[in-house]
Amino acid sequence: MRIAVIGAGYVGLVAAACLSRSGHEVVCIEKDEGKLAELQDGRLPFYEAGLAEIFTAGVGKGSLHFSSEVAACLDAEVVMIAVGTPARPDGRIDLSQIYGAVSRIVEQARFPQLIVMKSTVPPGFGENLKARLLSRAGVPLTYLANPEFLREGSAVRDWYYPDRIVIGGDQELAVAKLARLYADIDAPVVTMDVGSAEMVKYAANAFLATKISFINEIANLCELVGADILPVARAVGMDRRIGGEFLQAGLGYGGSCFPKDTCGLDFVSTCNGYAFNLLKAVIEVNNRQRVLALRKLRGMLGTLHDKTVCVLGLAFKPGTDDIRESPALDIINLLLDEGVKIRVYDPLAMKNAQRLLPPEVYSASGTMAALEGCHALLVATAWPEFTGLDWTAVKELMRPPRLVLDGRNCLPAEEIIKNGLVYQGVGRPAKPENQPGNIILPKSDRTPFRCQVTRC
Ligand SMILES: NC(=O)c1ccc[n+]([C@@H]2O[C@H](COP(=O)([O-])OP(=O)(O)OC[C@H]3O[C@@H](n4cnc5c(N)ncnc54)[C@H](O)[C@@H]3O)[C@@H](O)[C@H]2O)c1
Ligand SMILES: O=c1ccn([C@@H]2O[C@H](COP(=O)(O)OP(=O)(O)O[C@H]3O[C@H](CO)[C@@H](O)[C@H](O)[C@H]3O)[C@@H](O)[C@H]2O)c(=O)[nH]1
Repeated sequence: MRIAVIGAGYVGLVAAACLSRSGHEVVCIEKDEGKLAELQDGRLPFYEAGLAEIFTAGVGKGSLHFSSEVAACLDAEVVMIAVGTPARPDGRIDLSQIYGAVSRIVEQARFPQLIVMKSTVPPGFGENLKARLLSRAGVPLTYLANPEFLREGSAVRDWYYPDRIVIGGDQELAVAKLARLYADIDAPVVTMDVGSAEMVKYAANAFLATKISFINEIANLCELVGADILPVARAVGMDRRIGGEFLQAGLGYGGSCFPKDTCGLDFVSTCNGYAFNLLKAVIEVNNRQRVLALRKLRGMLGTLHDKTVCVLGLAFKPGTDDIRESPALDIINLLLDEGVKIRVYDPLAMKNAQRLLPPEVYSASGTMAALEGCHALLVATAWPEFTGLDWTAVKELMRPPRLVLDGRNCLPAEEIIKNGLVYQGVGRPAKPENQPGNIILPKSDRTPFRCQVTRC
């Protein structure tokens, strides 16, 4: 099939490359000149495991092309929209990239096409787009919702092994045609109306975010009662009705999806006169989790002013160079406000982070270099290379009190303590000889947080 994909981001580029590997003729349209130049030069604009090989093969055999012109998709049977839908500061979803792309298609369409929405859009949006924009085209354009569930870091794997493929649409033939596009993927295809498909995407992300905030609440309580979140989460997750995934306590969720999609769904609820209280609490708990890390550092270091803190891990999760809504960056900004000197390192995300971090943040060339002279270490991303550090060497490099705040519960606590450092995880029991004690939030930090999605 001839396929066009609009937007060469994490979703669009993975879709384009994988579809070209499945034997389709794919053109990927990207309006960002810098990204396009890289792609046309045979380079990927971001890191994603396994993507480079598929991309290079597609370009090599001539089935994967790149263009800046929406006109390049005119002879495609299927046009997939995979442009960004970031959040505005008030949580509202910014749909301007979609309108930009779809308006051009409507203006230029010459023969009937399937318009497939892979971007995450609010429930109700597709029907609206059909009625107000697609109907203006001179030829029939059939709209299908086809939300994407891949995760960054495992996007290629997730493309080939999804739990399900969701297609929303009211025209059977069109739905069947899109389902055929995924014929080589062994996953159930679930069909429904457009609005329901749009809701599946938000509901799935909101539920996963809820699991994370829930386990973070339990972790915070564990600290207060002296329980350990690791066996607690493991045993709770062994109940098949609950499931063991997304029960890792830590600094809270980040990334380009959960923060914006939870706030987006909350906004949709409010617009419909419904107070989605559970979701509001999920967002609030997530925001508070970052502040808790700051309070722990303050509680353990005495005063933060003039202290040096090493932050290891800047990406919003391991396996990606994406720093959008990264908890690490939020915490760094909170620490800078308190006069802390910061040294950072991330195996993949240094270049992206340097574009956002203020110049006073020291970017180290490696883990050990970042640790030099630091009073405290905060591990904000669970990169495997941080877990196997030589803790004797770390102790030599750091200055007292040599606090290790394990924001992802990914470090060997016993070994760290044995080497004479002070260890504190999230929801881990406080050992009197090693810990300065648990931190109880003062009233001022228990007030509700607003939606803080500002850097999408
Ligand atoms: N990132 C993920 O893991 C993920 C997973 C599932 C769903 N989603 C959803 O998919 C959508 C895309 O996410 P992403 O992370 O790939 O976004 P992204 O910001 O990485 O990429 C979007 C790309 O679209 C390009 N673009 C915008 N308007 C264009 C136009 N008119 N013509 C050509 N190119 C255009 C942008 O320049 C950008 O490169 C969002 O709605 C997101 O919520 C993302
Ligand atoms: O137990 C957990 C699991 C995840 N996280 C954090 O949650 C965030 C998101 O992680 P993950 O879901 O793995 O990454 P994303 O690439 O953002 O993927 C999510 O968002 C995508 C965009 O909508 C969806 O397609 C995916 O299904 C959904 O998992 C990261 O900051 C993680 O550190 C936790 O704190 N604890």
